[in-house]
Amino acid sequence: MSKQQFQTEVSQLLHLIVHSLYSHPEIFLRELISNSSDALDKLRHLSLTDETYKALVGNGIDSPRIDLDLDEASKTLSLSDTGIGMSEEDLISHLGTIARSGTKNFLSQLSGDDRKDSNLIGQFGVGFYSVFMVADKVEVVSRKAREEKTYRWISDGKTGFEIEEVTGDAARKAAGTTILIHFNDEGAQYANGWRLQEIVKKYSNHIAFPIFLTYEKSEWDEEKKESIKTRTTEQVNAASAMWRRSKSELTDDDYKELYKSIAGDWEDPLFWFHTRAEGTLEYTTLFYIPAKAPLDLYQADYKGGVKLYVKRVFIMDDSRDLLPQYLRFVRGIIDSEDLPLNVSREILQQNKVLTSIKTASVKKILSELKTIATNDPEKYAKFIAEYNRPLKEGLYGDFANRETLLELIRFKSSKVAGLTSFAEAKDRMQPEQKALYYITGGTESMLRNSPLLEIYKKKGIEVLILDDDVDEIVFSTVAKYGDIDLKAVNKSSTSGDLKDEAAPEKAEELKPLLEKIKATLGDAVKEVRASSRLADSPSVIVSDEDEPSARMRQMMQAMGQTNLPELQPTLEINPDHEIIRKLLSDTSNGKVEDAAWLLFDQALLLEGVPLKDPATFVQRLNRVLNQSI
Ligand SMILES: Nc1ncnc2c1ncn2[C@@H]1O[C@H](COP(=O)(O)OP(=O)(O)OP(=O)(O)O)[C@@H](O)[C@H]1O
Repeated sequence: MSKQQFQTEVSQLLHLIVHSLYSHPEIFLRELISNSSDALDKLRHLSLTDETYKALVGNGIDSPRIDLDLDEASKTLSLSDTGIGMSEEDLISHLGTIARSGTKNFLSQLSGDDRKDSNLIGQFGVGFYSVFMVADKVEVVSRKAREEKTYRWISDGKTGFEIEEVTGDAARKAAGTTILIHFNDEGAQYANGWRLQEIVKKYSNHIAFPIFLTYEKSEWDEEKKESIKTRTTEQVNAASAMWRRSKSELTDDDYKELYKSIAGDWEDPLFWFHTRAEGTLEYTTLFYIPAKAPLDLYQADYKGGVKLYVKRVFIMDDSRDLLPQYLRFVRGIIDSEDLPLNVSREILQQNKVLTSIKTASVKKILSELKTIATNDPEKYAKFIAEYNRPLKEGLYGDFANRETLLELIRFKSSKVAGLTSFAEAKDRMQPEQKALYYITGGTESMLRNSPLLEIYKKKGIEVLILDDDVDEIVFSTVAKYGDIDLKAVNKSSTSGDLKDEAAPEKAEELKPLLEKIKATLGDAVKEVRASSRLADSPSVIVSDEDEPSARMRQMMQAMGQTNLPELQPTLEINPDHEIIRKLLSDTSNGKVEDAAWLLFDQALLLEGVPLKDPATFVQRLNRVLNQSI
């Protein structure tokens, strides 16, 4: 028998599960049943697509089921499935290490506060290890499909596990897994037939496979006037594909229960959309929006949660082909009547039936969201707090639904508190306002205080504050909302909208000073020109239409892009500012040089660009300060 230590992360997770989740220990059963259900799904699918698995039919594949066997006296419960099973390597890697980066990410977010952490862990789904809340010893006996050997994995859930081959009568006759749980004091309450039935019905009623429970059933014997115990095996769950029933037969609790069992979440979903399509294509979809965005939503290896079924048979659960990437937070089920059962992943990508289902599903999800936004703004706000950003990602991927997405996304604004929509901003437009304006490229407070907003504030024009790091990339590809132009205020061309009548004269007047400033700054700037967009600040930098903003460049650099050309912004000068008026009155004096650099450096600082030479900046500032005192 070989003894192995748990990976450090496993020990950490185990400790946490046992100490933070004590308020819901019963979920261990849901987790184990859902693992068995996944294992049955996997084997069933392989047996439909792969000849070598087909040969196994008769070994339990054709009658998939999950069996619970309770021994009240010894306080043990066994849970068996006829699923895909695990090899020796599988047992070591699946039940001894944590492979998913989502789990590691989750562990790194823990705060040490039990209450908060148990909320986090609830969103995450704890899986197999949750059994150690109720057990002081767990034995997993498993044989992988198409393999001969059976292995037993034993652990007390503390430091490590032991693994050995089992032979003779103890070896499994067919593929599958049996988990033998030795209940601890906390778990002793589950060594009870009624209690187990109650938990299965509560969490796993709609699992697609039948769950049987064998236990000592007590029945009242009228003749003997006593309760008689008989060992009985009964099916405990409904095992119906709930999503195939009509909406009118289902209660909210049915929907919530199915969600929790497929998504491994404790919290109720925010909302769900259940649709049955009949006609050229026949299919059912049931989509859920989780109350909280999954913690690993932005990780490259994030796995979506939509399962594909064909005629109630599970096919796969990687949503990359089922819904577009930006809707990866949606959980649920697509069940089609028209796809072949042995459809492979490669075929799916170009399958017309699936493409139509996918297109219709996206439209359905987005239109349902739009309805909620209109009818229940409070609920919609909860949705937006979690999913505004993925919707924005949709803007540059999903052109077909761009119009709807533009209605769904929300923004901060220079004019109203909270979040607002393009439609609302459009309603607030001033009569002379030529476009809808926004500012990107910084934190909320940087953007709100940007000199670029001064003139808009003065004119009472609203500017949307887009402070999400994806905003600049996303919105640079969106030119219009309906027939209204969308414009970034930090792009050089936008100031054309704000031209004041006196601008040409002012520019003319400023010319000698501008030339002097440009001569001083040299190649550090592309151009120096008079601004019509400043009110209180003397200077600002802007970038050309097709250039990334200063902040965007920083992000690109941080992401490892090294071949970016030097930043060469355009410096705009406020012709009406007192400092500029004073400089104008005497361009010959030596102050212009210091002033030129200070005007440029302060504009960079306000854009969040670090100065290349802070020491010279400070010397210059002190020199000017000294002269003014
Ligand atoms: N009954 C089983 N049959 C076959 N494989 C299993 C079984 N139970 C667990 N496994 C394997 O062990 C892995 C780890 O299970 P665990 O429950 O910890 O996480 P998970 O199911 O992958 O994710 P989560 O439960 O967090 O959604 C599974 O992915 C699966 O490969």
